[in-house]
Amino acid sequence: MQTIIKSWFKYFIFVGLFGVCINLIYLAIPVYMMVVYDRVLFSFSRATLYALSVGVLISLIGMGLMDYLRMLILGQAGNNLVQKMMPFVVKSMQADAAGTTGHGYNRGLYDLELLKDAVVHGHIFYILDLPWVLIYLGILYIMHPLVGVVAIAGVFLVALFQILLRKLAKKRYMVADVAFQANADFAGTCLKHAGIVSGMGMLPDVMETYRDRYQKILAERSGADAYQAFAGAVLRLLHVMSLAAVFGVGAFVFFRDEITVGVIFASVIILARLFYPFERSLSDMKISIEAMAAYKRLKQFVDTRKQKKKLSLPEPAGKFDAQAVTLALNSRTILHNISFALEPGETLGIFGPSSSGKTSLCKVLLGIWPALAGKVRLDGAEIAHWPRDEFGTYVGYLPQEPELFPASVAQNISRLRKVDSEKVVKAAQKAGVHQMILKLPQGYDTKIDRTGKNLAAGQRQLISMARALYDDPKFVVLDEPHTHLDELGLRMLLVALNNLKQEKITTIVVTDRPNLLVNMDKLLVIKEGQVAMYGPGKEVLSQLANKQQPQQAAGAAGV
Ligand SMILES: Nc1ncnc2c1ncn2[C@@H]1O[C@H](COP(=O)(O)OP(=O)(O)OP(=O)(O)O)[C@@H](O)[C@H]1O
Repeated sequence: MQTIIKSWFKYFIFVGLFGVCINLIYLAIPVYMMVVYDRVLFSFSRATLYALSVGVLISLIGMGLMDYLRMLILGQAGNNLVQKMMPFVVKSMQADAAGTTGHGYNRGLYDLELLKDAVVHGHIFYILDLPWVLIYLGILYIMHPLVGVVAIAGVFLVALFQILLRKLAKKRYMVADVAFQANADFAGTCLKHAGIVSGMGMLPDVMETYRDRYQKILAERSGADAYQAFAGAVLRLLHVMSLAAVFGVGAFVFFRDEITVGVIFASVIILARLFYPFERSLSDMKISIEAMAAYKRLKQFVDTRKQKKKLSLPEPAGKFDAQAVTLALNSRTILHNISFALEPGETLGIFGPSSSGKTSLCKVLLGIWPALAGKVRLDGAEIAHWPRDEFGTYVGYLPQEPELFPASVAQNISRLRKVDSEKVVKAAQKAGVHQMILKLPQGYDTKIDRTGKNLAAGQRQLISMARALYDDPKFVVLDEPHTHLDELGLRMLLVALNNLKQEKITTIVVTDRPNLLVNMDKLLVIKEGQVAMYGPGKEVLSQLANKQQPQQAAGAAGV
């Protein structure tokens, strides 16, 4: 993150230089005041007055132009920031969501937008104007020490109040922000489960929860707004008081013949500019606090290190093995020493009681979750050594909950890559779902809506199956592919599994369906994260049958 900010420093320098020019040009106004009120008025030279006025007008137009250019540069800086950061943000959010210990950081893109807006609209660039406060104070002091002291006192009090109140407001804005995010997540979950909410009449309670939480957010925000309003009132009061004091002190030293009228007017003009960064910082208080918090979150969660490109490996044949795989989640060991080996084209059926670790094992086998110990290899190469994207193209995965993306059926099957019709149809045929897709309202062009609910769960599962088989993967993992299927769906699944076998694609299927398990080359039974049985399919099934017979006999005898 810091490296990106550093590479972005050139914009900072340009904006700073424009700031210097703008502030220097601004000094033309006090100079104009001094010359007009101390000289021109007494010389009665209209020509000089016109010339000076035109000169100062041109300078001010130049200043406006520079301000405009400064905003254009800021716009470019913001776009550049987004372009550079976006891939890292998306990658980190995905990694966080897929990982075992996700932080639930789902607002990366929103944070990036916040930061960009703060840059583009110059919200944080008043900081660059702050050094000018010291320069202006110095100029005022040179004009007359007493005027300088009045200005220093005014600025000191304004700065003190602002720092203090900003600190208090920040605390409350941050509490409100965290609560707002939690509430937005809650609302999102309620929308996702809208059927449960309306089906069981939970809406009033959902509303109540939402309203309660929102009241607390509003209380925090109102508190922060009150601090901001108070800081604003103090600023305006001190600003006016400083102006009046400069006029008063100016008149006092004028009597002592130590200052001219022109210098008094010039001092007042400079004093007005002196308060500008404080006014900006106050009006931008909320957005700058939020942008700073967004920056901190991005720094914490987004990994901007360039990954060393891994060496490409030859296309695998599909030999797959797991050796003493152990997995821990939240310091709890979920899988213990799981081992098996598959030759290219072999099929493995995994089954076991609920929560025994089958889905977790699938995730480790696919490299989604890293194993605590042990090795998982595809064609002899550890999966961690494969370039991730390349590995993905050789792999097919049907997760337990088959989620589709809001895109067409064809785009979903082609894994959101550019649609290759031939490959899409081939994958659908392999999965045995081509005919089912043709019967959809727009066939392969049918759009999946945001929730994916315009298709039945079984249809989603079958389309996910076609996605897993897209582009001839060498190794396929199917996690409970039968869950949402009816009799017809199950027949399609059997066709798909048969096709995989014919094409010698190494396949792992998590299932408890005997008609699916019976054709597997090997079977692995997991209990409490450990291998309970493993071996050729027929052997494991007959061992199981032998074990169950005495139990059934005992059961029948009422033992
Ligand atoms: N992200 C996670 N963080 C912490 N623990 C988890 C996580 N995912 C799963 N677990 C735990 O790991 C254990 C195994 O879960 P897993 O989903 O792998 O079992 P399973 O055999 O696939 O279950 P089922 O057949 O019900 O789908 C469970 O105790 C579960 O609570």
